[in-house]
Amino acid sequence: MAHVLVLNAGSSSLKFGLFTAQAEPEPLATGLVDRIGGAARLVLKDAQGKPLHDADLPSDQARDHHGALQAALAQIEARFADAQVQAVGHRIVHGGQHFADPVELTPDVMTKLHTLVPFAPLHQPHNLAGVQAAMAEFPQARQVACFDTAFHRSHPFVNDTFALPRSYYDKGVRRYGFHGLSYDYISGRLAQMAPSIHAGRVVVAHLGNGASMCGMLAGRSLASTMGFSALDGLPMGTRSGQLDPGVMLYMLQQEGLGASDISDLLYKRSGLLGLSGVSHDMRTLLASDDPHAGQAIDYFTFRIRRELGAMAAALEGLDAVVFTGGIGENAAPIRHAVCTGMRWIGIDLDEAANAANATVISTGHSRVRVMVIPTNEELIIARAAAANPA
Ligand SMILES: Nc1ncnc2c1ncn2[C@@H]1O[C@H](COP(=O)(O)OP(=O)(O)O)[C@@H](O)[C@H]1O
Ligand SMILES: CC(=O)OP(=O)(O)O
Ligand SMILES: [Mg+2]
Repeated sequence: MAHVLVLNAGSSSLKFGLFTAQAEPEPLATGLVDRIGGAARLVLKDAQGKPLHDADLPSDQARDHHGALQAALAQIEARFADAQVQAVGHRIVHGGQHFADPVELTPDVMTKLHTLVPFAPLHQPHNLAGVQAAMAEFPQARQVACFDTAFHRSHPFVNDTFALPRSYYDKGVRRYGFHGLSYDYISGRLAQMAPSIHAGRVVVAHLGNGASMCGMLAGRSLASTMGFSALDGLPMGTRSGQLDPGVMLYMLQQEGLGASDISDLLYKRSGLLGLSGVSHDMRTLLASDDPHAGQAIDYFTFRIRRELGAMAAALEGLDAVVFTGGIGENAAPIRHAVCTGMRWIGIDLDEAANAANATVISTGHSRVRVMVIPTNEELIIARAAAANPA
C-alpha cells in the first residue's frame, strides 16, 4: 500500500501525518509538536486517536522548527518503517500571484517560492526547510505544495486591493489572505454537515497562534482579515494584527527603528505577548491572574467582534459563525466573550454546549448558528498529495 506524508508547519507548531495514498486518504497516524521555541512536546496518535508517543522534546530539538521536524520524521520512520511514501504534501503559506492550486515542487517552483520569504517570514522559511528535509529523507517521493493563499483567489477586486497607486497591485501588493487550507476543509465539512448553511453567508474564525477570519459566500472566500501578509487583521500570539500605517512611519522616523527591528517587533514581540507581557499562548493567558493578561484577552475578543461585524457587512448578512484552530476549538471562555458581545447580530450562545466544545453552540432560538468544527489542514494536503498535481 502506498502512503503520503503530510507536513504542516505553523508559526508555533508542526503538524504531521501519515496517510494512505488514495482519493480519500485514511490517516495511519497524526502528530503534533506544539510550543516550538519553548517547552515543545511531541504527541503522535494512531488512527483511533490512541497515543503512540507523548513526550517533551529534548531542548536541542525543542528550540526550533528544524529540531521539531527531525523528531517528527524520526517517529514516523521508527514506527512505520515499511511505509511506502510516494508523495510528501507540504503546507506552503504563501503562493503569491502564481500558485492557485497544488503543484509539484520542482527546482523552478522552489526558486519562485523562495522569493516570497519576505512576504511570510514566520512561515515560508520553515515550510521550505521542511521541503528540503523531506527531499533528503524521501528522495524517491514526489513533493507537493499546497498553498494557504489559494482558497482566497476568489476575492473580488475590492477585497483584493489596497487604495495605493495601481502599479503596486500589478506588482503583487494585494490582499492574499491565509489559512486557506483550513477554510477549504471547513467549507467542505459544512457542505456535508449543513448544506443550507454552506450555501449561505458564513464567517469562519480560525483562531490559532496565527488568527484570521474568512467571510464565505456559498463556500467560497469573499473576504479575509489577513491581507498582503499574515500580520493583518486580528491580533495573534506574537503578531500585531491590523495597525495604523502611521505607527510604522513613527517607528521609522521618530524611534529610529530599521526594517529588521520593525519586522521583529510586528511578527515576534506584539499581539498577545506584547500586550500581556506574560505569554503568546492562550492557555497560559487564560490561567494567569495578571491584569495585563486579561487586557490582552479582552483586546483579542474585541477585535474578533469588530471583524465579525465588518464581515457581516461584506457578506450582506450572516447565517453562521464557525470557530476553529487551537483557540477556536478549545477555548470556551474566548468563544463566550465573542458571542455574548454579538447578541445584537442574532447570536444566542448555549453556555453548556459551549463549555462542552459541542459542534453547535448556539441555542435553538439563535438566528445565527454558531459551530465549533475542528480543522484538518492535513487532510486537504493529503488529498492533494495523493492526487497527481500538475
Ligand atoms: N485547551 C485550550 N484552551 C485554550 N487555548 C488553547 C487550548 N489548546 C490550544 N490552545 C491555544 O491554541 C493556540 C495554538 O493554536 P494552533 O492552531 O495549534 O497554532 P498554529 O497557529 O501554530 O497552528 C495557542 O494559543 C494555544 O494556547
Ligand atoms: C498563516 C498563519 O498565520 O499560520 P499559523 O496560524 O499556522 O501561524
Ligand atoms: Mg495553524
